[in-house]
Amino acid sequence: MAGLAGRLARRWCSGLLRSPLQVPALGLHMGGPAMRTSQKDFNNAVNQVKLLKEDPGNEVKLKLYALYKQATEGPCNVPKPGVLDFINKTKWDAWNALGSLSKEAARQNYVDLVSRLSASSESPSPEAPAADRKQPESDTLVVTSEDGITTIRLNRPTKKNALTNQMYHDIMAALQAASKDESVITVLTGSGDYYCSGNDLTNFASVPPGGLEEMARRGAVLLRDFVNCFIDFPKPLVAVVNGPAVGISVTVLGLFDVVYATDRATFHTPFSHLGQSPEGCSSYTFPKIMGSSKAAEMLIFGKKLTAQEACAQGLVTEVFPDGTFQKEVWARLKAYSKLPPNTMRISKQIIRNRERETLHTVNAEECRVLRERWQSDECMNAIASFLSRKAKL
Ligand SMILES: CCCC/C=C/CC(=O)SCCNC(=O)CCNC(=O)[C@H](O)C(C)(C)COP(=O)(O)OP(=O)(O)OC[C@H]1O[C@@H](n2cnc3c(N)ncnc32)[C@H](O)[C@@H]1OP(=O)(O)O
Repeated sequence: MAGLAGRLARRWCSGLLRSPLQVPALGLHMGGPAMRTSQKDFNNAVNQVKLLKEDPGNEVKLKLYALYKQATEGPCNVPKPGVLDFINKTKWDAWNALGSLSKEAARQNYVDLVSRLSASSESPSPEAPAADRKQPESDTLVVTSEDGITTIRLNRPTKKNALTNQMYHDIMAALQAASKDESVITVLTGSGDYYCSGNDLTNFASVPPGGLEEMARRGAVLLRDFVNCFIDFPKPLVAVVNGPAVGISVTVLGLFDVVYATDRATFHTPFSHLGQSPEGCSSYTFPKIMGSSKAAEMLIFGKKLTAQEACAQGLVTEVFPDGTFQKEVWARLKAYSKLPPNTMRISKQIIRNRERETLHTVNAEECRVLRERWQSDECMNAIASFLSRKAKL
């Protein structure tokens, strides 16, 4: 029965990309995805599906179908097909699983999904020569590969490894390369006494010709793409937190598989102090990891956690004495890197895949909210205070 259902579903899915759901061609939206999806963006995405070079597989096609129905008709409003009507039941289940998701959110998710599919079908294949892959363009990020471990090291110690716009791009490129290289485990760490002091606040200092609104729009697109790389990273991802961590470097930890910290590390998300709101999917991962009230204390009130506290809350896997931190952690990672790579990838997939779409939705929503926050007086005043040296955390 399952085999028959699978075959029928496969046959149905193979026709889906050419189904009458699609609208006539419109111009292709290939720039950074807009944060508020217009009908035109949605129509473009529907059209873009037909141009995909690779078959995205049945699971994805079903997702596209469900999001399309939700975006155009709203929550599933038709009776459940009978158990023997395999094809329609599969479609119905996928649509119904979206519950009360709004039409706008479904449209946004559809556009996001298509944009990711388009990007991955255009990204260089693993066999592409290394020169074709984007390498870090400055020495603020150092990427090395040894003993089956690719290490991405933030290397701006005099600025506490604050993340410049270029560094976001370099980290994304490094993650993309690491996802395809020979290594088994990928590590993110920092140079010097800090792990990372979060977003470089001077990123906000140069306002582009389009003004604050354009700056916020660009920031939101960059942030969304950056966080998506962590959500989609296919291999075991480990944070080696060598010192204090602030802002975005803390929030994305919820997307890592393992987090090792020195006992000198602290974990600080001072969003309210900065007139900003949570990102890195922390509005979803933190309550899940530590419970809603502990998450609220961090994300709303900006409570700074010690490494031991972060470990007790489940954000950190294990804390090591600073004196032996590097030695112990790297010895551990080298041993783990000898484990069978495919098995580890598959285990990660089974742990993470169920939540991937949810995380993309959360990420898009957080970026939409932040885009507005970045244009608020509260945020502008906080950043002006830091830049004029009046404020420090
Ligand atoms: C597009 C994507 C956007 C994603 C958004 C993410 C949100 C966040 O990440 S919010 C968090 C933002 N980070 C901060 O607010 C931290 C600000 N920095 C500080 O409060 C302090 O510098 C510190 C507590 C991290 C360290 O204090 P300490 O006294 O030990 O050292 P300093 O003398 O202050 O720092 C040395 C040097 O580094 C500069 N610096 C440190 N952090 C940042 C930063 N985040 N942005 C820009 N510059 C930073 C600091 O100004 C000093 O520079 P000078 O030597 O030139 O004075």
